[in-house]
Parts: sequence; structure tokens; C-alpha cells
Amino acid sequence: MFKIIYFTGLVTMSIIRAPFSRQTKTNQIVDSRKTILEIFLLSLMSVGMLVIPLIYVFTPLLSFADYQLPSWAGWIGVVFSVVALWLFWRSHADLGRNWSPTLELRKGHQLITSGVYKYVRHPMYAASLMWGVAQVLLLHNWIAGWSPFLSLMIMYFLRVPREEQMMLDQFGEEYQSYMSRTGRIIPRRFWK
Ligand SMILES: C[S@@+](CC[C@H](N)C(=O)[O-])C[C@H]1O[C@@H](n2cnc3c(N)ncnc32)[C@H](O)[C@@H]1O
Repeated sequence: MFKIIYFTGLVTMSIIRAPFSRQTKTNQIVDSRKTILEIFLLSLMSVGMLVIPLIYVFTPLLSFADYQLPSWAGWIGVVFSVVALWLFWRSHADLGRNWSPTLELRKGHQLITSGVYKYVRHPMYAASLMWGVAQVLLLHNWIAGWSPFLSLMIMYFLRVPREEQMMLDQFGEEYQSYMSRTGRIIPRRFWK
């Protein structure tokens, strides 16, 4: 059953993203930082978050790496996935046309500091990391359960400094001041 819940969450994520992907296709890009590293990170995410878990859900190929967790762990995973999906939707809605799957800025790019961006600078990555934790709790398999979390952590640590540098280059002091009042994925007032 937890496999079905996981798969439903994955489909929901794609449905949430679809209209934003369509909308941003018409954006005129003025700064693109899609390097080899960026292409590697996007591929790693697709393999870790999509390909491996789907192989696990639809074939028995990875069942040798199964382990047991009590069912309450799966239910905690369900709570994590619901919160992750909400935050994933909310951050897309707040960024609107300024969202893009990679590191780039559009003509007329606006710095968003309201909605969930008022509290943290990377709510979408926070949602993805939460989804990664949910997956560990929903898919009880050393490979399929942990591959998304691992790929998300690599993406988070390698991409965020480069994304923040791009935003600093574009928005200068405005972004600097935004950084001083927000946390990356945890709101400042919780840790300061
Ligand atoms: C995949 S989105 C992720 C956004 C953000 N890092 C997050 O986790 O919610 C990456 C793109 O969003 C845009 N972006 C990131 N933060 C932004 C902000 N505060 N306002 C406007 N655009 C932003 C940049 O163009 C960046 O290339």
C-alpha cells in the first residue's frame, strides 16, 4: 500500500509542476548557468527520484535490498509526503513565471520574497528534501528508498551556493538583505 501512496504522490508532483513548465517555456532567458555540473545534477535527480523508485515499484529487480519497517513509519512517511506536496505546490505558486527547473533568469525576473519565500529562500528544495525523507519511510528498500534522498542532498549542496551567487549577481543588495532575514530551508527564528 505504501508503494501505491508513494506513486500517487509522484504523479501529484508532476501534475503540480506541469502548468508551470508550460508557462515558463515562453520566458525569454537573459542569464543561463546550465553548466555540465547542472546537467549532471538534473540527470542525477531524474535517476534518483524517478527511474530507480519506478523500477522498484513496477519490477522485482531491487527486492533483494528490501528491509522491514513498522507500519507507523510508513504513516509518518505519508504525513511527510502530504506536507512536502503542499510546500512544493505553494513554492511553485509563489514563484510563478520566475520558476525554472535550472539556474537561469528570465527577462523581467522578479525577486520573490513573499508567501513561503518570506520565511526561507529555498522552500522548493525543502519540499524535495521532505519528499526524500517520505520516500525513505514509504519504500522499505536500501536502493529505492535512499537513492532520492542521496541525490537530493548532492543537488542541494552543489546547487544552492551557485544559485545564491546568481541571485546576488542579479539583485545585489536586495538579495543580500533577503539573505540576512531568511534561512535556506529552515526559518531563521527557529535557529537564531
Ligand atoms: C528550481 S527553482 C528553485 C527555487 C528555490 N531555490 C526554491 O528552492 O524554492 C530555481 C530557479 O528559481 C529562481 N529563483 C530562486 N529563488 C528565487 C526568488 N527568491 N525569487 C525569484 N526567483 C527565484 C531562479 O531563477 C532559479 O534558477
